[in-house]
Amino acid sequence: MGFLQDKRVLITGVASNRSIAAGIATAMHAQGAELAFTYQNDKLKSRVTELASQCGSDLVLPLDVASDADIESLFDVLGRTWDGLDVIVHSIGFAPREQLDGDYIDAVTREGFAIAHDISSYSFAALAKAGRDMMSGRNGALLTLSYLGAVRAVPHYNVMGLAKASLEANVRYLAASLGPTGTRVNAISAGPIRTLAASGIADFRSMLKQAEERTPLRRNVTIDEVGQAAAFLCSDLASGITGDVLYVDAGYHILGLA
Ligand SMILES: NC(=O)c1ccc[n+]([C@@H]2O[C@H](COP(=O)([O-])OP(=O)(O)OC[C@H]3O[C@@H](n4cnc5c(N)ncnc54)[C@H](O)[C@@H]3O)[C@@H](O)[C@H]2O)c1
Ligand SMILES: Cc1c(CN(C)C(=O)CCc2cnc3c(c2)CCC(=O)N3)oc2ccccc12
Repeated sequence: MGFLQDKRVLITGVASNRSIAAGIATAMHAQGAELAFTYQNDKLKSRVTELASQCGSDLVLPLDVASDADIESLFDVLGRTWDGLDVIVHSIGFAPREQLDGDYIDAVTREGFAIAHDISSYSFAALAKAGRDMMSGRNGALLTLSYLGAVRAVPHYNVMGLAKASLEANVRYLAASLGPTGTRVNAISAGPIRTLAASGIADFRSMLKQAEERTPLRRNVTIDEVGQAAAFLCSDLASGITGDVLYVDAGYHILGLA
């Protein structure tokens, strides 16, 4: 008997077996959760289907959060398969690539700002809205992934930091709005991890190395450590926690002196 036994979980954001969402799915499956997965596009479908089968699931559905039609049809199909939903994991973040290079003021544009906030923050509220009826009264949980760049000016993270600040405010407002129906809403702020979203980021390797040398634990975190914390936050073990941002970053965020 796991501490997520028979909980029904929707996992978004798997793009590879190195995705943070893959670590979360694995950890939740190990605690007895029943999982459904979404994939952003056909290119990713086979990888997500592969991970889903490793997690005992054949519920793999398309979802591009830029499309309200996709969000609506996702929950139509899910509602025909499951009579209720306990957890939604939002592990989605995107800004146009050119936003994440160079100096913030040079990189930021109206369009880049809008896309980053739409895909990285609004989409969390959109999934909460669409899933609200299936989740109502089940003491469920919503979880999203943030980064220190939401509250510190991290070089080159640029407008993604503003979108993560919006996402963390989204966590608080959704927690206040959904709390009366028994649904909790939290975020994990993860330390840097080498995933697809991280690849192609200029000098990401040196950032990982610098973190490794400075964090209190003198190492970086893994998708499995984020997964374990996510499984806890979405379980009844965390029944008293909502509207919160839990740092899973080997302690990096507590340090001063840049
Ligand atoms: N890797 C890190 O260092 C790190 C640290 C802290 C937080 N995060 C956050 O963790 C989350 C997951 O990222 P990751 O590091 O696992 O990388 P990843 O590339 O494995 O996952 C990002 C996911 O976002 C999905 N996505 C992007 N645009 C989408 C859209 N329009 N519709 C649906 N899905 C879309 C991609 O398909 C992919 O599955 C993101 O929110 C990211 O900001 C990452
Ligand atoms: C850490 C860290 C990350 C990882 N992280 C926390 C992230 O949230 C990455 C988010 C991300 C959002 N949009 C895009 C990409 C990544 C790359 C591909 C693309 O086209 N768009 O990204 C950084 C960028 C600059 C500085 C640090 C970091």
